[in-house]
Amino acid sequence: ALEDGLKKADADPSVKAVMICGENGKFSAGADIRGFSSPKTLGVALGPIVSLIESSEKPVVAAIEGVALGGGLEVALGCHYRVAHAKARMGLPEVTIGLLPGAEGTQRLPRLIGVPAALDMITTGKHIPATEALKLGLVDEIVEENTIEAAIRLANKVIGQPLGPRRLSLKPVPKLPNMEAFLQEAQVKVKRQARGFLAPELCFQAVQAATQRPFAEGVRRERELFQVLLSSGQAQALQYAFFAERAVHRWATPGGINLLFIIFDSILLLSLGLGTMGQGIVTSLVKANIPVVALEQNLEYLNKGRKAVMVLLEREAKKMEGGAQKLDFHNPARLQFTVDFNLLHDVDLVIEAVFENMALKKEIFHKLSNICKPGALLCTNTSALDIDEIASATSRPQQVIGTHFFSPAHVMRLLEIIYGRHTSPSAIATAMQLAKDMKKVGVVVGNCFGFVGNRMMFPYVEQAVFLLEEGSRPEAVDQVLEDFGFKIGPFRMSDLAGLDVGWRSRKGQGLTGPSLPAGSSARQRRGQRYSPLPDLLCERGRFGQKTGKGWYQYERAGGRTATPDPWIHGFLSQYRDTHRIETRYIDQEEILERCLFSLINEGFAILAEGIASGPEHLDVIYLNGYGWPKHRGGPMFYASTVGLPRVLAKLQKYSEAHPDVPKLRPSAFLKKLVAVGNAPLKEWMSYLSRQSPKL
Ligand SMILES: CC/C=C\C/C=C/C(=O)SCCNC(=O)CCNC(=O)[C@H](O)C(C)(C)COP(=O)(O)OP(=O)(O)OC[C@H]1O[C@@H](n2cnc3c(N)ncnc32)[C@H](O)[C@@H]1OP(=O)(O)O
Repeated sequence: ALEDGLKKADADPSVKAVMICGENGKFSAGADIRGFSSPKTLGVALGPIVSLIESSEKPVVAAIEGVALGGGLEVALGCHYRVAHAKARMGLPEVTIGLLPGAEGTQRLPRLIGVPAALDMITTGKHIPATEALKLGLVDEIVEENTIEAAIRLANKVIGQPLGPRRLSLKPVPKLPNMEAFLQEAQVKVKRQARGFLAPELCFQAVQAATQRPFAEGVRRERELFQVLLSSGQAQALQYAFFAERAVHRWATPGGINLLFIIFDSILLLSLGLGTMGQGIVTSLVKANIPVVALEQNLEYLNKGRKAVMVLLEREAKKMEGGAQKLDFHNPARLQFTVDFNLLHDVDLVIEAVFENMALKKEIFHKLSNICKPGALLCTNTSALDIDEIASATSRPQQVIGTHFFSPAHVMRLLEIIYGRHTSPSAIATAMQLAKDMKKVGVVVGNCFGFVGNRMMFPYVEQAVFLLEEGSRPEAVDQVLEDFGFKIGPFRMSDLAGLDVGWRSRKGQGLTGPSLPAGSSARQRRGQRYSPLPDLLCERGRFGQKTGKGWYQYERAGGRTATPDPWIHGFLSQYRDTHRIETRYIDQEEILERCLFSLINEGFAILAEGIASGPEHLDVIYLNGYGWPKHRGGPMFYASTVGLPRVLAKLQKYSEAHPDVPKLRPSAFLKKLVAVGNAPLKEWMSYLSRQSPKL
């Protein structure tokens, strides 16, 4: 239609200029992402249409409202002038779906705004506000009111002016005094951050081509690189992730009825507990412009918490400088700190964020139930505790819900929303709306120990530790998983989070510590294999980064640079001698498969139990909360690319070798999916007799 319209306008002598706009206040979100996997639309090339716009003999002005993203922005780059609404956003986010701007954008953008800014936009995919676009020279004008009228005004003004200087393909790429050195440094940075993710590196190469070749040759290179990405498999994984994230917003009650989210403009929100999690939660709420009251049990803790929150908010405010939104946190109507429980009377929603202790949480919920107004929603920030048990301490279990934030809570996007046996649909809807307002990805899951994320993490970490018992080293295991694409492997992660966290939980479960029955075997618990290694480290005060020693050694307590520790190597070999374990060489394949396939196996068990309503939910949780590499699409998507028969065969093999490890025993659901012929991921749930029984 665009091509036809342009040809018509060019042929009509009464047309003096052309204005291109979008419908309903939005310029364009770019190509239909589903089209990249559809053979019907694959042949459609946008680049020649952008060239056609640029070569028009009549001035073409883009009127950008809402968003101009991907192919949408590339269309605007073909126009001779660009007028944007002040609230518009622009970007080339193709890299985030595993591609590069394939409609000549990698060649035009550097010619317009220079290589450093173009490279930044293209390799990160970030959206920039109109104000920044104006500063960069990406748009010619921004307006507060009618963008289309402003664009028509500009079009009328430029009729008859020469178009040559406005055609980006004819412009040289602005020179830098040190282009070679700049590009070399930029490439190293892109590679370091990409960790196996192809698109940023190929985006870089396309921009580099713009600096080295004439426009037409640069375009040819862009097309070649685009094709490589399109067939890489990584693009499919990222596009799956794009739609999976949107799919988890749609959830249903047992009757299958979708609910509208309750919209609240202004709620008073109370965060209880100002430890690390509480501080991050308060910061997120303030960023979301939600009035918040932060409560602590005494003045000492309150003042400590207030100081930490203020530091975080100052930092966030700095990041937001120059943007449209300002952080309003010095206003007591927006943020208050108190030790006065009476303020609980008026709050609409409470997020309790005290440490993980069932007795303490129950005591607090009993108090909340007595003090809070009848409609108030009571949320508990927990990573594993039973929501039903916490709700049982209240007289309103329908209004009790789990909100599992991830640390640091003002940074991490994931929010696991856990409903209990009595949680009402409107409580779920409100929690989902809260996640959206906080710009987080809310995923509704059922109530079980560890919920979804941590429950799948337990077997992964368990395997990592078993591998140490059998002969591996922390740095070897971490390396394999970091090469796979995780930001940090399980041992670096455990040192970062603090080994004492798991130790406390295991003591609570009676797996170690004083409540462990006398005479328990060192490496067996309740008839299953158990590794006491993490407990032994904790007993020696090795809690990870905070104590300067854990699975690695650090430059000092609180240091962040992990170095392999000869003490750990000696300790491990002594441990193997004590327990008569023969040290063996463990290859990368076994490390990867045992860690990942045990995690995936738990995912199938979770689906079969109805704890999550689809594999997309598990994948979104892992992509947004556990550092799973985005270009691998999440654990369940990854399993589908490996092939379920292979996952099953490997689990069977490892399970036979380790019969005392139940988490390696293939789940019945995985076996079923293989038996029915390796069903594609989107059909998995149809093979369960009871679909999403709990949602
Ligand atoms: C042949 C041409 C060759 C190459 C050149 C072109 C390449 C490209 O253009 S690639 C696409 C680049 N564009 C994007 O990556 C934009 C992706 N979309 C977004 O970032 C956001 O959706 C948004 C900022 C545009 C809007 O955000 P928000 O208001 O929060 O709404 P949702 O994200 O929930 O989206 C609403 C609805 O629209 C669907 N959708 C959005 N963008 C696309 C798209 N580009 N293709 C297909 N569908 C899209 C989204 O899935 C939601 O629908 P569902 O809820 O049904 O999933």
